[in-house]
Amino acid sequence: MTPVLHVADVDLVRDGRLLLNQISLTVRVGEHWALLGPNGAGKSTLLSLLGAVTHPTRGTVEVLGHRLGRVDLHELRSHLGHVDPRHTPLSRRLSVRDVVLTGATNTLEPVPRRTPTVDETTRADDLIALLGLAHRRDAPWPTLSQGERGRTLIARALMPSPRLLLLDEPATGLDIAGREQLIERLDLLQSTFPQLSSVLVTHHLEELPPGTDHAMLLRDGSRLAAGPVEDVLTSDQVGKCFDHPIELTRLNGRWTVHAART
Ligand SMILES: Nc1ncnc2c1ncn2[C@@H]1O[C@H](COP(=O)(O)OP(=O)(O)OP(=O)(O)O)[C@@H](O)[C@H]1O
Repeated sequence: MTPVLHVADVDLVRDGRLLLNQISLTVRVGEHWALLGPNGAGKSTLLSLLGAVTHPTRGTVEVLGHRLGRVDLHELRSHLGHVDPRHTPLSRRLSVRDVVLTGATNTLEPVPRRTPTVDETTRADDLIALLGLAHRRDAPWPTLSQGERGRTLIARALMPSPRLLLLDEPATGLDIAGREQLIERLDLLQSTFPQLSSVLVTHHLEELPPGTDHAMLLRDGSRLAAGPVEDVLTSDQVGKCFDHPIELTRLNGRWTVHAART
């Protein structure tokens, strides 16, 4: 089966700086990847390649079987769910449901004079319920908590039934309850849509859903390790990635990190 993502020997240069250095990665159907690394490691830059936002300088990137450079990026992006909780340029007082429905048209605002179909409305309501927001369905965007906004944007990203969900630090700024609700819903998504693959960017292993099965460690634009979590998320490798001795433990599927005692 064609991989969902296939990245081979990719370099990315911006303003004369090598931001990604010989990156290779293959994500297969149903896999859930964590992309980890310290500030400035290149995680968001790599995610912008995986999300068909930018082209590589060298090497090849295939997204859903389409090679970047040979395909209309805008069209390709309409088949991806890319969630960046920091970018929500939603100007009007849209409700949760309105925002989720904009995922059907891949627009930031509802398309004027276009009424959503019954199927779209039903799917929006199903996704809103799946993300635990049924009680907030008609709440206006400005009144939502950060966690509710993040989950609304995930529901929005799922409207076109994407095969790939890209999540850029989805738990940033959430309190413990917000983070745990997010993780619970991501877990539910993974079991509800077994064909869905995902890549989640974070600095914090505590934020990884238990269904995370693969990980890539990035540092200074280079790949330190990539593969099944059992092989990659070890105290030694994660410590090297963040340049600090740590102890990593996993309990009930969740990871905890603390500084290694000397
Ligand atoms: N357009 C650009 N031109 C030049 N440098 C850039 C550009 N975009 C990003 N960078 C630099 O590339 C490096 C990697 O940035 P990136 O945002 O991908 O890192 P990150 O791992 O996501 O970091 P963080 O965890 O802080 O979000 C940083 O040093 C950043 O300043």
